Amino acid sequence: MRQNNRVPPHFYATICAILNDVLHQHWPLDRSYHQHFSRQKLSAQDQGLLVSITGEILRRLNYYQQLAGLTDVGTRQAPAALLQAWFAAQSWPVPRVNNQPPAKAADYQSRINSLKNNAQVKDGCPDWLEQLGQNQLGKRWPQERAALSQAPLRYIRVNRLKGTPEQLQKRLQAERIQSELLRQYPDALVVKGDAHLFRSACYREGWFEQQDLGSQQIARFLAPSSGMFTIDACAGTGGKSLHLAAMMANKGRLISMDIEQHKLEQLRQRARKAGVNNLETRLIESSTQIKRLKNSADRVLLDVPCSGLGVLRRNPEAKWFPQFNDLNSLCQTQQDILQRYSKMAKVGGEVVYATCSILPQENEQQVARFLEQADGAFSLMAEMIISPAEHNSDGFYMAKLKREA
Ligand SMILES: C[S@@+](CC[C@H](N)C(=O)[O-])C[C@H]1O[C@@H](n2cnc3c(N)ncnc32)[C@H](O)[C@@H]1O
Repeated sequence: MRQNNRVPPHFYATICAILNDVLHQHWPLDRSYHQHFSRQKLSAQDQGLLVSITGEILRRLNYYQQLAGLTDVGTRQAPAALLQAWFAAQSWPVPRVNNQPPAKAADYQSRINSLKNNAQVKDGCPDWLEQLGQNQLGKRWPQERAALSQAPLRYIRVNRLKGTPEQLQKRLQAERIQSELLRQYPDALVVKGDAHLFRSACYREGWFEQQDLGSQQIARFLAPSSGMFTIDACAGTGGKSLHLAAMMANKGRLISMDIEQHKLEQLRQRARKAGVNNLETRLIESSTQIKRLKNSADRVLLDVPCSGLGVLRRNPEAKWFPQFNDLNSLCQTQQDILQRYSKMAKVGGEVVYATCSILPQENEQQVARFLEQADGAFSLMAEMIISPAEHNSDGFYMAKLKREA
């Protein structure tokens, strides 16, 4: 048996508190990290260790729940029991946590043995998702399910308004942050180790954003040139808008729209830090705003609200507390946005429909339905599926459509 020499006992309380935030308060995991990490002065390695243990437990919650012999993860004792099950799964001695004694070593072992061949549980997949994945992806599902249970890599996107990827890499190195350039992804770097990225001067000065590889493909797929009129119609806090502005080299006009004001406020702050000055935000309060922009844009991005099932590595809590109630009504919203907002493109203009989902129902089936109803007014130029299993990234879908009439 290996020794548990990596997890100091004074971390147990923080791990349990993070699990408690997510399982009992239903907080997003990121919010909990932010809350705990901004209160404590932790080294990058310690923070990395806390992220890796809590992320792992939440990505495979049903596995650790069964190892712990828990019928309910909603109880006060559950976080400690889940952490103990995690120790058992490492084949490490299982400590008392929060004064709670562990189960018998033989009990853990027999549960580990009985789950050995249960791929669904070992991949941390709840029944509803297993059914949905099988129905929608068929034979492709087991490999996607396994890929979605992996820890996410730390990808960042260089802000080309500030410098090149090579310059960013050098600046990061000067702050003792190691990274690698990814030749086939021109704006991306992968960060090595647990370095405190967000405390770096580069980050404060807007040299990069944390953004998954797959997500970085979306603005590139829309490919606006400088001087164009571009609309990011579901801009949220601006992940893609900032990338679009950099691709446009701050020249031309970029309108970032959303139905939520607080997101647009965050977007404005991020844009200021990134040195973006060709962007204006617009809150969508009624369909009039969309109608006023009819036939006007060279490029329109529709990064629509979706199930988020492509980004479960990053947001594992969504497996246990899905962000959507009814997939059919979500698809209806997506189709409505696609049909109404695509008219903001002028004839000859291009529209990208994108989701962070791996479900055909939200992706290629939506585009096929749209094209059928468009009756020749739009044509499909290209489609791209970014599969977690094939690309070792989050999962995304994008379709590029041309306005023909
Ligand atoms: C997938 S998120 C966008 C993420 C964002 N593009 C980014 O890169 O950070 C979808 C966004 O659509 C917005 N939304 C939902 N319904 C909408 C609607 N009818 N019109 C415009 N935006 C909408 C949501 O508020 C959310 O911010």
